[in-house]
Amino acid sequence: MEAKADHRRQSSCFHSAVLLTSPMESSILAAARASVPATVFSPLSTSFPSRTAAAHRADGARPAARGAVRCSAAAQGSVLHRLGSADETFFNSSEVIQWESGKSINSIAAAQGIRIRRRCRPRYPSEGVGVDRAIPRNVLEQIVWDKEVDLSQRKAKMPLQRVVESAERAPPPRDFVAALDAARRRNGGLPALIAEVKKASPIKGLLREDFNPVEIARAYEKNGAACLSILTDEKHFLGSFENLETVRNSGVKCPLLCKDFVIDVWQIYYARSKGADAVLLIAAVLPDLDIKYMLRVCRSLGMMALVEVHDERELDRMLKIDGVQIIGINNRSLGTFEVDAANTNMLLEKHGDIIRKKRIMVVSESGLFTPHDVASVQNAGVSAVLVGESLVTQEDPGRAIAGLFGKELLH
Ligand SMILES: O=P(O)(O)OC[C@@H](O)[C@@H](O)c1c[nH]c2ccccc12
Repeated sequence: MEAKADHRRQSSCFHSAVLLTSPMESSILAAARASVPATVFSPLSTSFPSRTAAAHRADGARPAARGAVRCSAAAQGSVLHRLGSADETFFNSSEVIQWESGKSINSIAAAQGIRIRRRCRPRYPSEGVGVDRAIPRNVLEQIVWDKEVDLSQRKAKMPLQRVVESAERAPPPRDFVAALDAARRRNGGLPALIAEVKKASPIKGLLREDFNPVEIARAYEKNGAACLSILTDEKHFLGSFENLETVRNSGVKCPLLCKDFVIDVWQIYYARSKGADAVLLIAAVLPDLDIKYMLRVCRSLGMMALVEVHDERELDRMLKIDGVQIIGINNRSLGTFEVDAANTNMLLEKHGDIIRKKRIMVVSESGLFTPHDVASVQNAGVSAVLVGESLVTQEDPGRAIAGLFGKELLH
């Protein structure tokens, strides 16, 4: 048993992240593995002193977790180590300890009120019974399950090490927040626009027949968008990383948000390598530990994270996490796809004070169609709006911006 476990630990650390069972585990291990110079990260160096209490505790615990902590301890001088000086605290946090104690990601997530599950694994029979294990409960869960499959295929083709190197070679990121601030100042305090390049959605289907991402992006920029959001999910939104890359190489200057369902740091490095300046992290999908770790990865790459919430519980969770700078309040539930444009106002009425105190920027996302919609979220205190459908479905998506705001935006 111990030998088998030891083998698994070594395999996961040195050869492949495929054996890892939880995305948290995989994120941490993978980043450690990707970031450690080969010389440091040789099998001979497994006897690093266990620096953290978590490592000591893990000595008698789940072997994969012990491997993870040792890998991370071994990552001194690596990207992982450069993620921040607080990694002692990070690896000692209660979530890491909980994770090390062998719980599945689904039970950890459920304890945080997250209803979206990862694919249930045979190793964790407690995750569900019968069809409930095999069938996604809603659209978002289906998307996440499909994403797991898609990601494992992408990773098999391009291991994390290569993606990290490619991200490091990418031109420097653009300042997402500065672009939003500047646009707001230019336009007398109107919320800045993050305009979405969106071809389709799971419920509405195709939004635009003649879809040319570069043309749309240029039209958005010319008509005053501060930043652009590029959907990269292929299966459900007909987006692609090629779209992101071609927009980035088209001369468009706006910072770009990679709009996808991130479940693994691989995607963040990949997005950076294709020219993204920011990524979306969805609180309904990611446990707190993933959010914290991914925020560090973003910071290490000079990227911004737009952390998306839909309800009060998610907002509460995200307000407790240090380093969250922009919160997106989605007016659409990704579970039912129902839109309630008053959602932003409702959450800001309850939590506006703490958000202002923490100087967090708020973006109202989805379902905004008219100047009245924009004025309403502006009054609630948002700094920006994220809009796709109401622009992309119009014949001239650029001109549609003036219609949405009730006036032309300065570029
Ligand atoms: O097209 P709309 O209703 O203007 O919405 C844009 C954007 O908010 C929406 O596409 C979105 C919000 N969060 C997401 C997460 C994944 C995919 C898409 C989204």
